[in-house]
Amino acid sequence: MSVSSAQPEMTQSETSQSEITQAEIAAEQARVSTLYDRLDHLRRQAEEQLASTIRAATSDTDQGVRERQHFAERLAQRAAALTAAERGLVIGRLDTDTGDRLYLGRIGMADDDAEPMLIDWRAPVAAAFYRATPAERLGIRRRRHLHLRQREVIGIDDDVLDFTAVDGDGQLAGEAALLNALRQARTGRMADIVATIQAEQDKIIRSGLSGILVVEGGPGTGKTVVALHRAAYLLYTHRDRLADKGILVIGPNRTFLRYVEQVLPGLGETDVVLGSIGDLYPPLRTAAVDPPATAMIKGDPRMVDLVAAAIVDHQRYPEDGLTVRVGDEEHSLDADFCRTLRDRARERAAQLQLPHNRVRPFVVERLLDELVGRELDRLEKMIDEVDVPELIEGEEDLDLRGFLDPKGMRANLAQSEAFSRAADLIWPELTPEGLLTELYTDADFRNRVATGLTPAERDSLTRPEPVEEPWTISDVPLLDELAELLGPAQELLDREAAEQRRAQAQRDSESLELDLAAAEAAELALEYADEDHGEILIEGSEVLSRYYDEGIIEPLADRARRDREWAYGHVIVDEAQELSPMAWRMLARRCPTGSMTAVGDLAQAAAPDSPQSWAAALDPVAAGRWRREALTVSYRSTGPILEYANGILAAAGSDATAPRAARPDGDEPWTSTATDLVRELPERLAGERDLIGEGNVAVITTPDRVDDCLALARSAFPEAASFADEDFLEAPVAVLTPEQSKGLEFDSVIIVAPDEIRAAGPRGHADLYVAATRPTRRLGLLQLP
Ligand SMILES: Nc1ncnc2c1ncn2[C@@H]1O[C@H](COP(=O)(O)OP(=O)(O)OP(=O)(O)O)[C@@H](O)[C@H]1O
Repeated sequence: MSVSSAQPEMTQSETSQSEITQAEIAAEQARVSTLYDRLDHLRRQAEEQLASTIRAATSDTDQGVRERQHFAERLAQRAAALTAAERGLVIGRLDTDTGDRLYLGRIGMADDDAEPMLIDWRAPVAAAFYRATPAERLGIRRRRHLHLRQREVIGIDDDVLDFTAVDGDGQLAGEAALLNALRQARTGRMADIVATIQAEQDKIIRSGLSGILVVEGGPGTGKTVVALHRAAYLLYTHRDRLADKGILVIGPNRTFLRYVEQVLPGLGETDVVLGSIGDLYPPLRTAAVDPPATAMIKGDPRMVDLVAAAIVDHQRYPEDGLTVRVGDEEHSLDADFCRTLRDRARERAAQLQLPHNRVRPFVVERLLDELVGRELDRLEKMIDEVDVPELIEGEEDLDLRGFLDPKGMRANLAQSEAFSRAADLIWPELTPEGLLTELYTDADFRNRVATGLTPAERDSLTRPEPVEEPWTISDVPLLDELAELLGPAQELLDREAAEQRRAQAQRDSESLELDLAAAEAAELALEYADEDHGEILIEGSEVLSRYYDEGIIEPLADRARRDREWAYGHVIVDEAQELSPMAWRMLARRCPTGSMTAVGDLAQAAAPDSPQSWAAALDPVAAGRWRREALTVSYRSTGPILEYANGILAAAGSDATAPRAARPDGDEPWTSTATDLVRELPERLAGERDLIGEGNVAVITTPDRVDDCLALARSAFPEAASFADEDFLEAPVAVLTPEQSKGLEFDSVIIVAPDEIRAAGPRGHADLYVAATRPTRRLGLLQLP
């Protein structure tokens, strides 16, 4: 049974509102005010502690400085989390059978005697807030949602759970609060759902850390938002295991990542890197895509053998042997010698599991041994033949061997370009970029190494020259695979070592300046903290950036982002149905513990080679280590919209069905045939904007029609934006393709040329299904004659 206080925009429940008195709101206000006072106190304390830690970080040992920086970073995060908790600090209250009243919030707080005042939503006891139903009360008599506007209590929703006659089947927890949240106009940014998490979602959020958890569910079931809350939960519950490693969240593109980027900082969590597959080979960041047929081959598991073969192909030997000048003399090494050396190097690589470039020093040393040895033999022989007394009068005892300098000879030879070229003929230093370029541009090389591909498949790898942006998203897993097999090139290692020496020297000379900057930043932060007090709501991440901008603390996320080999504690993959087998392999390398959450919907998959099942996607990288959970209720779209979407699946003969709607009622989708799109689209857009009021409208159409539709939309709404525009997410009218609309949502959607979307390729119906499930309130189909 649900009871609501008098909020004009909320559903009126069947029970009389008068039961909730103003006195009760006043009592909650008193409690909430006390909790905000405590928040202010703790925040001030954290900022002061942080400021003094930073101030103290002078003239210490390296180890001491590092430890203090680490401590300062933790304190900065705590300050950020306390700041982020300002908005909607208290979520609600649980009244238990034993008479306790537990207040739940975005953050846990205790009083000076360590007595809990507010329980973090992620704490084990808070689970009952999300899971208790009248049928399964979990010791809870009443669940109360508190609605706050800034620090003021403006409403209360009560779920009375000990009302035994209520049937709990399909019960939505905190229904009034939930429906209120779902009816809100969209802002273009995903909001957190801490106050209204549903039981099936809570189970997923709190699922254990190990293995891969696959969360499947139809559009709008909360897969993305649940995955993000799971990240916050895991960082809270397994802080010891995740704190120094962080969590990687992979999304389909940058716009999507911008759409969700505020959720975790808003929950007080900053040790998270958001990126897409194109960002995982730093410093490269690419959003370029290949034609589908090429992307398919580049993502194919056969590429594993192909890239390995590309390396082996370079481990050659010159069939005529090789000749190298040492000093004044040329020495020849025959083919047998070269082949044996190459074979021994391969054996060494296999035995010691060394990447290719790490074996080059072995080859170089053996070549030097041989060449210097031969030259010494030659010189010694010459010395034996020379009659010294005859040569230099009075130096009868002189031994010319003493003038030989094998070390110097070796060093000179090692540095000579001719020697490097000779070593390259047997074991060249290779880079991932060089090797892939060769593969895409040299047909002979490709034919030698791509024996597992058909001629047409090989051709699809050809890259036209010259190229503006050489690397695509599908190249990134290949570059990464090659980087693993090759290891860093010596040149790169030397550069890195030099860089480190330079950085250390700079640190030493600048430490005084940094200390001064630190002290200033600390003072500044305290001043800000005073100003922010309650009134100005700032993001938690801003608190951190004050320190980061000064270079005093480097956030974990920044360190992780620029390190290709960073080992994350957990990886979350959104739109997981779109990942290629090669991309899965790369992600598995990023997460040695194998702890991942993959969320997706096979029915929404766009690629023709998308996996038929989760087993097909995951068994190759994690056989026996993945489990599955499902979400069944759509919180985005209304019943009539989902019914239309179901029709799309049924017409395509798909087994999948759209999820059940949390809001069964709503406007019926409209259909119209536009004989004059130039007139009709702007008119329809204006009509939708009037109907929805605050929110946003999207036009979704085929890639070919996007430009025309954008021009038409702009004729009525100059602020209309395309997917590439910076302000796309904030725009009141957006124009995009089904592919680009993945993961996003809008209050109203007009699909232009739905039949063309459906007819475009074997997965056209999936694109239409994605487009039709973007709206929260209204859907229109504008057919073209
Ligand atoms: N428990 C909840 N309370 C309030 N809002 C919710 C809840 N669960 C989901 N939502 C909202 O429903 C919408 C859809 O969620 P989300 O984008 O995570 O779904 P999805 O399953 O990832 O969808 P898609 O497959 O289409 O990308 C979001 O606006 C989200 O905030």
